[in-house]
Amino acid sequence: MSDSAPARAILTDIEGTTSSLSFVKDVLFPYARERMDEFIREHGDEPPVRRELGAVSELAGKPLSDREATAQLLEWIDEDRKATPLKALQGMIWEHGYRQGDFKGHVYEDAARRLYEWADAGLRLCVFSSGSVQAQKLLFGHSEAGDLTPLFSGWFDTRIGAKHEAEAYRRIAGEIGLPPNEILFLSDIDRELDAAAAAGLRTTLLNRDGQCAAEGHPVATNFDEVRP
Ligand SMILES: CSCCC(=O)C(=O)COP(=O)(O)O
Ligand SMILES: [Mg+2]
Repeated sequence: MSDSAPARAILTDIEGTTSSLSFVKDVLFPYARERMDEFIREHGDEPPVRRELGAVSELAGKPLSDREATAQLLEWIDEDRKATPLKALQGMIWEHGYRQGDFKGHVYEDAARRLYEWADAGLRLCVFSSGSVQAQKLLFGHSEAGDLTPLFSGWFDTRIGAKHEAEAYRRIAGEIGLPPNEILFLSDIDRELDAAAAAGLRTTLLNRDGQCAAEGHPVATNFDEVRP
């Protein structure tokens, strides 16, 4: 299949691609940061939370008390570390926010409209974000454009691998069940696009604010300019 042959699936990043950087950095991240300590004190004994706290200790390379784990998590938030247990815990905290109506998931108008059109045209739509699968479903399920979750048939987070490693994209192609060159990956980050291309996926850089640079990838400023 040449680069100009149509893709059969689209794999999309969230932050900076379907959704604004500012929604993630100025709304979601501070919301979880402010509530992390209280959340761990109130829910630290529940098995799903306990499991993630154990994973924090593992990543830190030593056993941590809940207090130390909280401090570690806050440090990772400040560094924007894509640590899998941090992402899982953030998702659990955001669930309260979405359910209480504290915020709705931001999705660009062009992204929501094109996702509907691509799904209608028979394209398979999947998400690959550093945010946990729970967080992905919450964002698209409580979006400003309504519940977009029925449009998607695959959800992938860092449990399948880091977004800057080609192996993650090979595994995703295997899970989707299509040859890599029939999958188009959309992202605003050049390292992610390079890794996807190394695994044989087609790529397009979303350069929404004109600030991104990624040599060797087609560029679109919004989803209307994406050519599946
Ligand atoms: C699923 S919404 C929260 C996104 C997030 O936590 C994050 O770190 C952004 O990751 P992305 O891979 O979507 O750029
Ligand atoms: Mg991104």
